[in-house]
Amino acid sequence: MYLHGTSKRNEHGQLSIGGVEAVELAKQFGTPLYVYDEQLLRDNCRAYIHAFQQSGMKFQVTYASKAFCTMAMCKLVEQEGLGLDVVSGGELHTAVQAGFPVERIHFHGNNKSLEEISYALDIGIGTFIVDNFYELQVLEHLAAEKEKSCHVMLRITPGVEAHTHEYITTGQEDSKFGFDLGSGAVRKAIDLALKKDHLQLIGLHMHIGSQIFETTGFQIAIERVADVYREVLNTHNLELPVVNLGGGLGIRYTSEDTPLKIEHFVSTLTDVIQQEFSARNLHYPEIWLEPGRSIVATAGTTLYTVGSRKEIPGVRTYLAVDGGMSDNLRPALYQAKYEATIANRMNQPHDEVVSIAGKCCESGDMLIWDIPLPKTEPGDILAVSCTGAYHYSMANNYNRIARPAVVFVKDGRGEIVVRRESAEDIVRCDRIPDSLRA
Ligand SMILES: Cc1ncc(COP(=O)(O)O)c(C=O)c1O
Ligand SMILES: N[C@@H](CCCC[NH3+])C(=O)O
Repeated sequence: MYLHGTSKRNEHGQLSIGGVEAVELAKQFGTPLYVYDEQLLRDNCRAYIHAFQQSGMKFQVTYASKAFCTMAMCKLVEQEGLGLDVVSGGELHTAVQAGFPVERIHFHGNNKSLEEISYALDIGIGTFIVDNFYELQVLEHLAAEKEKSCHVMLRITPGVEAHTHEYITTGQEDSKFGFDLGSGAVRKAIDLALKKDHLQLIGLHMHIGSQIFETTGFQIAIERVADVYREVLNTHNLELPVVNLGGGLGIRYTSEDTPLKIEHFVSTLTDVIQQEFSARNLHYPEIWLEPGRSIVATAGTTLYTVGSRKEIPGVRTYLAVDGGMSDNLRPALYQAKYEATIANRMNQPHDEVVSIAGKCCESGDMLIWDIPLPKTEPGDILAVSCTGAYHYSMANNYNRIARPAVVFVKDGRGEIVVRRESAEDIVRCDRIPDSLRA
């Protein structure tokens, strides 16, 4: 298993993260357990900030909280000086509860409810990323009613398909998100937005996909966006001050993945912006970026306890762990691949090929197929790396399995940031109706 950040194999052949042995974390907090390397979270935030500072361009890095949204993460992001992107009232509430400065929060979503929009206006949220004509109308109406004004960006689909899994591409025109460029919806939305008294249009937003390994898609999308900025200047005598390029930078889950370094990714984007905007005699806009996965994915490791084993001679050996698709949906959703190790046997030869099964009642509940591991026994601790993005945030209670705890580790110490759900939590919202009590 490739070791990211502070993860290492120590002198006892044990996996340690943030200076704490994984088996100790498992003992102290139980399994399954989401472990986050706090230093690596911070280093990833800093890499983005540093890369932009090097470019000399105006920028805002906004962490896409959908990747991993907890109060602790919001706090850390605030401390590192990033903004925060939220897509629901729940993420917004988490940020507000963590004391995140509202003016640095950007509100996304293709179907924000009236209550969500109202709440966001009341607290004075930084920017609304408006997704469709209905939202444009509702937002203007509610802002007028409240006698407030707000910054808006329009989310556009620039017609660029990122090279990634088809279910997580969002930049192509046949998408539920945003105003599409090809049909003229973008121009129409800009004209409309500029007529709204309570909305201040500051720019366009795009997001062409996730887990992207190259910048060609961004290059093409930026060219198209720059054309629109030029048109807006021609027709409205207005230079939109900001461009939001979304998130999408990929990470290394396994040796098959070839991610770009954050520094390289940012410097390529800033170069392309400079080139395309100056070619059209436009001032450089402020660049906003919304990384999610590339900030949190490699900082997360999930620890499981190994339980039952099923050997099918000549076919395969299944090794079952105490979690599964309830804490990691990505293999079932995207056929995502992972690396893993036995945290308490790292020095032993990895000479047995096994497949890691979850405990959910679903044949597709497989975490990893055919991975070489040391010979295991029940009670061993399996560590799966790169589980920091879209794992906790997509965790669920299938089979009424309680969601795992989340700990941050740093300098030899682990601390709970989300406690493990209890059996009580599982039935918390249940009620036996009066009609069944008779
Ligand atoms: C609008 C938007 N911004 C940012 C992100 C974060 O993307 P990633 O986690 O790939 O950086 C997403 C998710 O794909 C998104 O939909
Ligand atoms: N949830 C996806 C990414 C979705 C990106 C959100 N727009 C994943 O795990 O890879």
